[in-house]
Amino acid sequence: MSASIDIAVIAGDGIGPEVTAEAVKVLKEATASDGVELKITDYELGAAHWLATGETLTDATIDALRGHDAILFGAVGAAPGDTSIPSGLIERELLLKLRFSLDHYVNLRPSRLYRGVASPLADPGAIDFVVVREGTEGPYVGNGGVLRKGTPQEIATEVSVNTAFGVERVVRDGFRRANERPRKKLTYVHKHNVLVHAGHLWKRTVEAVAAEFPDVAVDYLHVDAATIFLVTDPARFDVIVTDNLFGDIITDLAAAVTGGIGLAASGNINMDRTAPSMFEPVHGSAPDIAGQQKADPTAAILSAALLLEHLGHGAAAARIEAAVAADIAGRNPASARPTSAIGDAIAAAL
Ligand SMILES: NC(=O)c1ccc[n+]([C@@H]2O[C@H](COP(=O)([O-])OP(=O)(O)OC[C@H]3O[C@@H](n4cnc5c(N)ncnc54)[C@H](O)[C@@H]3O)[C@@H](O)[C@H]2O)c1
Ligand SMILES: CC(C)[C@H](C(=O)O)[C@@H](O)C(=O)O
Ligand SMILES: [Mg+2]
Repeated sequence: MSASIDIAVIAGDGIGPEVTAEAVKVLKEATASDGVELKITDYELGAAHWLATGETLTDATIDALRGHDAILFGAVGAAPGDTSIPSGLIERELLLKLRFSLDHYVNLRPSRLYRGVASPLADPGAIDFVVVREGTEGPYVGNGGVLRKGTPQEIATEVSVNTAFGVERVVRDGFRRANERPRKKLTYVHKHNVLVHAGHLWKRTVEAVAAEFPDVAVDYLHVDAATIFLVTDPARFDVIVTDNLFGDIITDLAAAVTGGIGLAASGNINMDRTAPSMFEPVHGSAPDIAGQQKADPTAAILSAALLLEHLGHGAAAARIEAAVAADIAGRNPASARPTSAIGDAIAAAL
C-alpha cells in the first residue's frame, strides 16, 4: 500500500463516460478520507476516438499506460447495428489488445446477491461466488481466418488456443482463491465431452493442481449444465474457473440473476504485476441508453473498489462496498435515480 495512486482512466463510448465519472467521484472520496493522493490521467480511446482519428491503440499509448498503477476502464463499442465502424474492430484492437498486451490472465468477476435486490429467481438463496475467467487465450486470440470469402463455399475458422502455461496459471489462481474462501469449493466449467483437445488439457490441469490444494473440493460441470445451475441453484457455486469464452457468457448470466448487468464488476488482473491491471464493469457501452443518465454506475463503482483492493487499499475498498450495499438496500424500484445521483449518494455515504 502506498500513499499515492496513479490511475489511467479510459472512459470510452456510450455510457462509459457516464458511469466512469461516478466511479472516479467515489474513488476520490474514498482515497481522500485515507489521506491517499490520487492522480488521474484520462485517455481518449474507443469507437468515437477511432471515428475522429482513425486510431485504435498505438504502441506509444500502451507504453504510457504501463507507467500507471492501474487502469479504470468504462466501456467501448458502437451499437450492434452501427455500420460506421467495422464490427469487432474496437473490441479486438483496443479492449482485447489491452488485456493481451498487459497479460491480464485472470479476468475476475464476482457475483453477489445484495440485500434488497430483486432477483428474477424464485428462490435464489445466498449467492456469493466469483468467476475466474481466463483472459488471454481461448477463441479470443484471433487464430483463424476465412477461405473463399463471400462464396457459397466460404469456410470461416476461429481456433481456440489453450496452452499448458496459460491454463495452469489461471487454474492455480482459481484454487488459491477457493482455498482462501470459507467454503473452499472450486467448480471448473468446460465442455470436455465435445471439445476433447482443449477440454482434456483443462481436465488434466485441474486434476494436477488439485493435488496441491487438498482442502479444496473440486466439482466439474459442462458449460451447458452450468447455465442450468446458475439459474436453478446459484448458491452451489463458490469459485468457478473457466475459459475465456465460456466465462464471458456465464458472467452475463450471473449478472442477470444477481440484480442485473448494472451491478456486475470485474478486474482484468495481471497477477504477476508485470503490468498494470485494468478494472471495468462487465457491461458494454449500452448505446440504447447512452447520454440519458439512465445507466446504473454501480458496476463501475464496484470495479473501482476491486482496483483499490488490488493496489493494497483493502479498507477503502471495503468501505465502498459497504456504501454500495447500503445504497442498494435502500433503492426504490419505482423511482429510478439518474446515474450521477447514484454516484453522489454512494460518495456521500463514504
Ligand atoms: N467491456 C466493454 O467495453 C464491453 C463489454 C460488452 C460489450 N461491449 C460493446 O458494447 C456495445 C453494446 O453491446 P451490448 O448491447 O451487447 O451489451 P451492453 O452490456 O452494452 O448492453 C446490454 C443491455 O444491458 C443494458 N445495460 C448495460 N449496462 C447497463 C447499466 N450500467 N445500467 C443499466 N443498463 C445497462 C443495456 O442498456 C442493454 O439493454 C457493443 O459494441 C459491444 O461490443 C463492450
Ligand atoms: C466486448 C468484448 C470483447 C468483451 C469480452 O467478450 O470479453 C465483453 O463482452 C466483456 O465481457 O468484457
Ligand atoms: Mg461480455
